[in-house]
Amino acid sequence: MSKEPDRLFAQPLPQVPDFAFNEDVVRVFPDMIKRSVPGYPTIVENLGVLAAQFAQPHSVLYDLGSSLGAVTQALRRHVRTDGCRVIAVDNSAAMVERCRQYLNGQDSMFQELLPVEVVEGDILALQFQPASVVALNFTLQFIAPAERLALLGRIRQALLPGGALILSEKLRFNDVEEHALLTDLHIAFKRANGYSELEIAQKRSAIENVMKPDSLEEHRERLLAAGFSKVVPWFQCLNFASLIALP
Ligand SMILES: Nc1ncnc2c1ncn2[C@@H]1O[C@H](C[S@+](CC[C@H]([NH3+])C(=O)[O-])CC(=O)[O-])[C@@H](O)[C@H]1O
Ligand SMILES: O=C(O)C(=O)Cc1ccccc1
Repeated sequence: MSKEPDRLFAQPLPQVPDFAFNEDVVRVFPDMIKRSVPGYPTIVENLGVLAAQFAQPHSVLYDLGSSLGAVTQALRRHVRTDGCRVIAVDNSAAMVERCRQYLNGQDSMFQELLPVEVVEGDILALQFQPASVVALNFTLQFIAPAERLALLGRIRQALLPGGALILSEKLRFNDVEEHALLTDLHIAFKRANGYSELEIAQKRSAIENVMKPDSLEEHRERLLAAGFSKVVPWFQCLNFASLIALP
């Protein structure tokens, strides 16, 4: 993994461009996501543990919005179910290229890993194969709000009995005080991880037009509307959470 530190927003920018998953972000992404998302390493590793409980023989495990393949690697470390294969999908060419390199590295270090295919494409245009595990790890928040329900409906239709969707997201909160408190604590988390006030402010304006978090209640209602039968939060750290949705 690249160890390059994230300094993308360290210098004052005359105008902060909208955040994009380009080559600059790819170079610093492992550092950026670990220092920005409280609980990220715990979520990724345990996503593998959870997936092993839901994986069905001879089915597909999807990693949607795979970035550098951290979830795919966790799936391959934990899932031992017969005949499973992983399909990782991302629409950033820069992410996909580096993801393939990292997965080749994992292949050369371990034997008997699940086969994996990395697809460069839009998850909104994907023809889903029957799947037992679908991971949306901090990806739905980057999908246009109007497209979210239909995407979840297509995922629900592809899910096999016994399978699960695992959905991790940044949350917003309907209660104004709760929202303010957890936002402040998230900023304190970033500060404690070495980000300056300028970096925090510029990153915030870079993501505000492209990343639209929902509340836990909105997630739950939309998942039920998409046909899921049960929604179980399994992790929350500050304003970041992960849910299990059962078909
Ligand atoms: N329509 C789309 N189709 C495909 N990919 C998309 C789309 N929109 C955004 N992406 C991709 O979704 C990823 C979101 S990052 C996921 C982290 C990863 N899951 C991780 O566990 O490390 C989240 C974050 O950076 O906060 C990026 O790689 C985008 O290119
Ligand atoms: O940095 C933030 O404030 C976030 O909400 C998380 C994040 C992490 C990586 C890319 C974009 C957003």
